[in-house]
Amino acid sequence: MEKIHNTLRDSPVARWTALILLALTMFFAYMFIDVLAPLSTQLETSLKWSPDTFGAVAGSEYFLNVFVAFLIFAGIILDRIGVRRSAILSGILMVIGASIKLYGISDHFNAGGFGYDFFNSFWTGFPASAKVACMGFAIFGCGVEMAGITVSKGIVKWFAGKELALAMGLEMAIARLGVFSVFRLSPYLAEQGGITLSVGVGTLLLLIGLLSFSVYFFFDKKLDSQTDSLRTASDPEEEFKVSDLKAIFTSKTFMVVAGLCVLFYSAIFPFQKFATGMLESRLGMTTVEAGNLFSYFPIGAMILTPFLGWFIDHKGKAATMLFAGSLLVIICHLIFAITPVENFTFAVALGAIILLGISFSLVPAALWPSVPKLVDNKVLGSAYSIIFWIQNIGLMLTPILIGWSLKVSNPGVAERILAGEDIKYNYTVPMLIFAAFGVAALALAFYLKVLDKKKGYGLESPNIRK
Ligand SMILES: NCCCC[C@H](NC(=O)[C@@H](N)CCCCN)C(=O)O
Repeated sequence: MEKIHNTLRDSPVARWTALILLALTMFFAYMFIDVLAPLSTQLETSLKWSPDTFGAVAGSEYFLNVFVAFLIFAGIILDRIGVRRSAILSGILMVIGASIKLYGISDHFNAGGFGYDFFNSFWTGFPASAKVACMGFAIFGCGVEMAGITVSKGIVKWFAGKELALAMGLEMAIARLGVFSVFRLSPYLAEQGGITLSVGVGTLLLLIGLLSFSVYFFFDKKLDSQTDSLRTASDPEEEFKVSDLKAIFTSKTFMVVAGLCVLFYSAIFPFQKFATGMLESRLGMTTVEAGNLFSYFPIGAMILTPFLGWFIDHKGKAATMLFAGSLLVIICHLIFAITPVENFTFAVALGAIILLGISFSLVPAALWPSVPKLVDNKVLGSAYSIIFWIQNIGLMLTPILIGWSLKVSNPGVAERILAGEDIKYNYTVPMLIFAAFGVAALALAFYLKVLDKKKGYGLESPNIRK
């Protein structure tokens, strides 16, 4: 009887293969997100992208997701059409967006190719190449975030009641490896064949990612047909209705998790953009030295996240980990903000970066596998999409807030740097703002623990029940 009831998800080989297929695409997707990040200097000289232009292109990733609320639609689409179709759709969006971005920065376009005259005819302070790159990156952003929620729902589909947190931790570790790899590969490729080669290779890898999602399609289809045949007439699959979303928006616990997510991630991803500058300023390092020091951060998170995932699967304690992770992010940012100059040594900075790496493992490892404990499976895609949407708003606005605070807390410094003076920004105020995000996240993590105890969501319980 046991055997008859087995489905593909009961086979470790099949479910881990499904995970690798999903994670491989996210590996390439995270590479593409940061493919231009290490090339700001080349972009300034070859395409005349000022730091403002560079920042605008980087931020355009979130534009359609936030303002057109594409992410919310993506969640509804995912819950309606299912994981495999949503995966293909998101993969296609990523490839289309990346190809447009590639065209925008290509020599062909910038030498007056198709559309150049049009894009060069308005808002001339912003290069035509950057306008097209923004358009492409915004479409890619829709694809990558839709892929993110699809992969999360896919992992729950294959691993619920099994190694769920370990699988999510591994998927995130593989994605972080993508970020690390592109920071090494992209400058090398740009040196060999220019920026177009870097972005071209990134686009090609996304095509391989789409292929990987296509292979996953057949695994998912097989699993669904097995699950359907096991389902009895008295136990039909629940249909998703848009009105079901009301239950998500009115769930206090869900909103606490979404708030914790936006606050925590706003203290991490935007900080990554300012960390090199802050370390240069505080330790008097060169950009390369500061970049090398900070590169320990994603590596640490990459190694630790799967282990913490394994711990949650077997021992639980996810809510406690969210609390501990939020506490560490405060300590780390306060070290950067208020350690006196004479005490802020290389070792202190390295220690703080390691703490941040631990924090960036604790929270993601605990947060994403906890969502299925709070909402019904039929609205899981929408639940992830609402969290991502709220998070994207924070990720878009925080760099603007931090950039502004850096400017107003350092009056006249930008002008003096432009005039050739060798002076540095003081990062105290921006770092205190990052720490404040951590304090608010900690308060929500504490409240979540209280709610979990009161309502019994099982956030502290292991995922695998013996
Ligand atoms: N299966 C886990 C999915 C979430 C991983 C999480 N990613 C995000 O939250 C994205 N919405 C934002 C990525 C922004 C990249 N610049 C993560 O921890 O990476």
